[in-house]
Amino acid sequence: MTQAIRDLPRLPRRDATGHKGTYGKVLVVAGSRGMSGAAVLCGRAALRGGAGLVQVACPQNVQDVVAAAHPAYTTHGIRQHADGTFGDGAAEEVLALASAADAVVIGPGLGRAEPTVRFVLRLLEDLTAPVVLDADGLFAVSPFGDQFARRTVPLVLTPHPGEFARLTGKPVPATDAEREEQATAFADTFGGVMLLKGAGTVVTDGTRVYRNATGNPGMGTGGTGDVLAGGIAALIGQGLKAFDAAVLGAWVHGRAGDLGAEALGQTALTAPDLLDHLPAAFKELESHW
Ligand SMILES: NC(=O)C1=CN([C@@H]2O[C@H](COP(=O)(O)OP(=O)(O)OC[C@H]3O[C@@H](n4cnc5c(N)ncnc54)[C@H](OP(=O)(O)O)[C@@H]3O)[C@@H](O)[C@H]2O)[C@@H](O)CC1
Ligand SMILES: Nc1ncnc2c1ncn2[C@@H]1O[C@H](COP(=O)(O)OP(=O)(O)O)[C@@H](O)[C@H]1O
Ligand SMILES: [Mg+2]
Repeated sequence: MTQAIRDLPRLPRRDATGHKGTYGKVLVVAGSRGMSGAAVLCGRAALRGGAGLVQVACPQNVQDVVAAAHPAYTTHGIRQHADGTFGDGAAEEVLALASAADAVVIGPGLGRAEPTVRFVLRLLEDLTAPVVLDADGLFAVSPFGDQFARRTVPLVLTPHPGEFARLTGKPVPATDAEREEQATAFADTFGGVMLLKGAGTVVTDGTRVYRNATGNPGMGTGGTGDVLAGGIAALIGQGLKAFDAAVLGAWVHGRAGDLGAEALGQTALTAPDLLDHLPAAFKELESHW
């Protein structure tokens, strides 16, 4: 364990005179009617990940629900379609919020209707902060595969194997070697960071490859990926480069899952339990400050 932590990117030490402005502002763009939980989990994870400020932008109709789920992030009810997804003109509202962000998560619980796809693509066109693209955000760019426009802003893609298969247009990689090879080739071509989730999560920027050893099958439960995305964005907000944030985020997320499973068993583990065990996982990293 100690050796493994020494090999990881360093969690930035919190400066004695630091304040919430020092530790990064994370904007989470997530949720829709029926999937407000995804926005909550992601926003709460960004807070647990150490972000100085977290803003959750969600469709208006879920704003109160999201706000009630945690007192420490702010919420922004964005204009919506009748079905409770981000609406026409929503991208402009979100871009205005994002102008002050240090990292942006796009995707958990957005839905996959055509207007939502356009909303995501519009955001990606104009955002200037680093982006963690997850879940339905990945769905929106899937038709472009690894030709998805290379932009100057750092981009971290966090697909599970099914989402990765949708991105590549190939079957789900069958072996560890295939996972690693396909993830690396994809990252190399699209010019960002690929974090391919699952047992033995792979993180690669096309050159460097990290295989994560923390985590367990108890984490195969809805919402654990939303927690990962928020955590990575928080680490970017604290100054880590995209690749390092993805590596450290994968490690600490899996470690929280392992600590959660030690306490609760694998069967009953749920995504909020990861949030509850992130503090202990981060304390292990802090012990190496
Ligand atoms: N509380 C909330 O609000 C929550 C909301 N959530 C939101 O739900 C939305 C849908 O997200 P999702 O990931 O459920 O998409 P989904 O279309 O089922 O997957 C795509 C395909 O991939 C496959 N597949 C999946 N995993 C695989 C694996 N390990 N290895 C191999 N294959 C795998 C799977 O195939 P299957 O095995 O099911 O046939 C399926 O065909 C999204 O917005 C998300 O944020 C969730 O975050 C939960 C909590
Ligand atoms: N068998 C496993 N071993 C380790 N980690 C796992 C395992 N199964 C799932 N996970 C982790 O759980 C998370 C699931 O993410 P995802 O499929 O996006 O869930 P959701 O969309 O429901 O939030 C990923 O971080 C993945 O690596
Ligand atoms: Mg997911």
